Amino acid sequence: MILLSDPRVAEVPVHECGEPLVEISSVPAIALDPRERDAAGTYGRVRAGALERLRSAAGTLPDGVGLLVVEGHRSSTEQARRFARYEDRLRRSGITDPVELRHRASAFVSPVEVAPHCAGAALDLTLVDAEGVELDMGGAVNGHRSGDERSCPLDAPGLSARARHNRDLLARTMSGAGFVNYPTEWWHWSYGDRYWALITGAACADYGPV
Ligand SMILES: C[C@@H](N)C(=O)N[C@H](C)C(=O)O
Repeated sequence: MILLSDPRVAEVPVHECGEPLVEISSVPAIALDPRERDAAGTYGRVRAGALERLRSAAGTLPDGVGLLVVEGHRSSTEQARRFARYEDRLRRSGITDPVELRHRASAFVSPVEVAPHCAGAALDLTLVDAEGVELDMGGAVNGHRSGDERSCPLDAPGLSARARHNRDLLARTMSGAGFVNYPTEWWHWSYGDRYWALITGAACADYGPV
């Protein structure tokens, strides 16, 4: 498994294409959840090309199932704050080696310089039914925050058949539209950033930090 702290991610060149960040709410078929809302509304935006792919992904879901986005773009300041906070949490649990700290932290928060959310390329999202109720995914979005790290990997063992079915549906839907998953987090998908380029074999990333 390649983590975001892997030096190969930072080595991927970025040929910034200049696409704007656009409002996810401009696509009525995609729901936006306010739990990560920030004052500037950054969380509700993503690159135009990524939103187009998300729109097409939503169109392939079975009737009565939709996408619920929890977070899109994130500022570099906020990313750095979250990374430092998570490293602190790990430090308090007894990890002191800086290399180990960075490696372990990057399982759940990206180092700022390669962060897919800061490039407007990443979406934290889940599936909902026709009433907007979240489907059983076998664990919450950002479940690591409440200490449930076991259920976070896309391929976490021990899920119920229903949760496995729902994760597989999300994975087929997002992969089919060109996104790649961060394997430690079933809810995190990105398109066009450095991690995406490394995993897909693209020569460069289209989106750098914005
Ligand atoms: C913490 C989670 N919501 C998240 O965004 N994780 C990835 C790895 C990130 O920080 O880019």
